[in-house]
Amino acid sequence: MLTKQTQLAVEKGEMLPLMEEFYTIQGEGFHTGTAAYFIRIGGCDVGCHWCDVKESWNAELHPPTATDIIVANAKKQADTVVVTGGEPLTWDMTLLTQKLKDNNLKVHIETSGAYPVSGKWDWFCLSPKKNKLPVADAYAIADELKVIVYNKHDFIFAEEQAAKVNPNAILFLQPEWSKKEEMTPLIVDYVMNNPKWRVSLQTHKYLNIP
Ligand SMILES: C[S@@+](CC[C@H](N)C(=O)[O-])C[C@H]1O[C@@H](n2cnc3c(N)ncnc32)[C@H](O)[C@@H]1O
Ligand SMILES: Nc1nc2[nH]cc(C(=O)O)c2c(=O)[nH]1
Ligand code: SF4
Ligand SMILES: [Mg+2]
Repeated sequence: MLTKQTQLAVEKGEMLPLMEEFYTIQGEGFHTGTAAYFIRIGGCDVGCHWCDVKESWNAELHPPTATDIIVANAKKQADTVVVTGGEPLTWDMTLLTQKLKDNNLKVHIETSGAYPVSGKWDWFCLSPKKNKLPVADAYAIADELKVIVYNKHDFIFAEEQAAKVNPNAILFLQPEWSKKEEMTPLIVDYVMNNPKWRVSLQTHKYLNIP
């Protein structure tokens, strides 16, 4: 059980349930191949059955950590930070993003967009999920739309989401990891027939890096 004081600090975003932080190469989407410091915040109740970080879901397993400490670690390492989870927008991201920016870091997010948008983002990667659709603000500010393809119906879902996102968002289809042998060829065909889309692969998994 958290003390009342810690609970309050988490509510204000002064502390966040930190699962892990690591310096690596962004493996997915528009910034693939570029160095970035990842901050993985615990807590998610979107419930994707194929989620590759289910250990992140229960926030209580991840220690509330002062945003000041998270920022101090990040600035030693990199000039770009990717905030992910879990679902980072479960929490108030205002303070974390403000402090990262005060330290001249570029701040990116990986999000399902299922919860209200907080924080200021230099790059907003929206990866919508069928079981909890994004809020309107998330569609409006997305720089990139990254739809995970687990089965053929996901191409229809992808087009529905593309119709809702702002017209400047860059569109990606990414194979769900366990279905990649089956889905990647379909994605390749789809992108050649519908060139407004691009292919995104989880390249960090091929590189055996975090
Ligand atoms: C683990 S999620 C965390 C951030 C946020 N909850 C979200 O879903 O966007 C990070 C990224 O990995 C993607 N992802 C999760 N599991 C995956 C899987 N099995 N195969 C491919 N992409 C996956 C998500 O769609 C998201 O773009
Ligand atoms: N290298 C690397 N790139 C990533 N891009 C998005 C990730 C995520 O889990 O949010 C991720 C990740 O876990 N590792
Ligand atoms: S929203 Fe993201 S973290 Fe949550 S279950 Fe889905 S893929 Fe996993
Ligand atoms: Mg990942």
